Amino acid sequence: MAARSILEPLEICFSDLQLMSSHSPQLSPAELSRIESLTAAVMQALGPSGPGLLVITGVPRAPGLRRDLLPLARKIALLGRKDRARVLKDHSLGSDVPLKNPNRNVSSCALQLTYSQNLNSQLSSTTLKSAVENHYSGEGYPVNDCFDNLDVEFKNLGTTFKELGLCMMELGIQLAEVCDRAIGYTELKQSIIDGSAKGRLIHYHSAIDNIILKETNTRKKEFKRKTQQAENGIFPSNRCTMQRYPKERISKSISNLWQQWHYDYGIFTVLTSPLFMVSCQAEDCSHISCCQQSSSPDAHAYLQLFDIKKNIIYFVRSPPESFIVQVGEAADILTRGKLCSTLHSVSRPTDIQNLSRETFVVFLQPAWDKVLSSSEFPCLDETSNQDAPELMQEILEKIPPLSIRYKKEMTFAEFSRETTKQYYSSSGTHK
Ligand SMILES: O=C(O)CCC(=O)C(=O)O
Ligand SMILES: [Fe+2]
Repeated sequence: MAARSILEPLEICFSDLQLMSSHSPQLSPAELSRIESLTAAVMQALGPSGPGLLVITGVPRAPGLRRDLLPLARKIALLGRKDRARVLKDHSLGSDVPLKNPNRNVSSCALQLTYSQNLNSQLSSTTLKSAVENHYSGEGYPVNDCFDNLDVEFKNLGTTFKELGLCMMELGIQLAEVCDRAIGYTELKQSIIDGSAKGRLIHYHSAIDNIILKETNTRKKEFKRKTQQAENGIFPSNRCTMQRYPKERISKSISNLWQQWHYDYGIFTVLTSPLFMVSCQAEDCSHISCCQQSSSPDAHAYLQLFDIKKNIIYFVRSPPESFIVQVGEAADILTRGKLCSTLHSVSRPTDIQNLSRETFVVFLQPAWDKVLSSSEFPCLDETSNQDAPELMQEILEKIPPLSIRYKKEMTFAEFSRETTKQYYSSSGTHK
């Protein structure tokens, strides 16, 4: 059994990231030395002796975009099939999980992001403000979701998705510049710019979400009647009875992981700190609208890292409006082990039936035809199957180490195909 502990990752503020990634000859010697030690701390955090991630705080405009976008993840996930297809189509979003499966524990929508996209001119502060007002009323009660009004509800979905995605991409690019400079010979930044980025808005389902999902299509009429009541001013607290979902309706086979153990295989993964939501537990309420934001029940993000060498699982703690940047395996290869990816998963509090988790992730990947050449693997093979601790052995059976999946001179496309094949025994796309 691995020990468990909390990890408070290295935090750097956006203004320092900018200083580290730009040539600023005007810095005083004291400031220069502060920036140099911060750069050393970044390289330590992302390198073989660190956790393979860090946190960025103080990113301008980002908290508002995050607050607008993350609650939409749940709303999209719980729409009926037809409505969801329409919303996704209207905003040119796709999905990379089988949304037809009502027992799924993750829903996501995804979009390819291009660095040249620049939406700053398209989004005024007025449009952003109106998006906030659509989600919650002044008293803190959620406003009812009338899905006849999908256009209003999801009006800014596409633009907010892209704007936050591009902002997160920029964070990854600036961090890549810091690493390139510190290492001296790498081309992480250029590989990201020449590569592709995928934005993924993720809703991790609560157990009750899955009941709602099954009922959404069959109960549409009843649901409309209830949202009509809500429009007439009957708010959740006096609309719901205290009759809870009968225990037998809640799935007993819930996994204690919202996402399985894996390594990311791009260059960097940039994530928002997750948002937690608790829905009403009454069986007869208008469930979708009856939901409030909540802090994490255990004061951590439920993102967990496995430190194989120490046999410790760390729960990552990150301030609510910060971003996490994680190293992916392509960065291990491109930097010949100066940066190191860490095995991670998303754990799930199985005892809380009405808790969901929302997050937005941007995967920064090299171009598909980029040749990943490295013959040195300082990060790899520290643990062989035989001497690995028990949990690690179990994981390694499903997730072979990088040295097995990567062959010298592979292109990124070949590497990701091999990884997906070995993770899932198929050639479908990972995530
Ligand atoms: O949701 C999270 O915090 C982590 C997600 C993740 O690891 C992934 O999508 O690769
Ligand atoms: Fe991941």
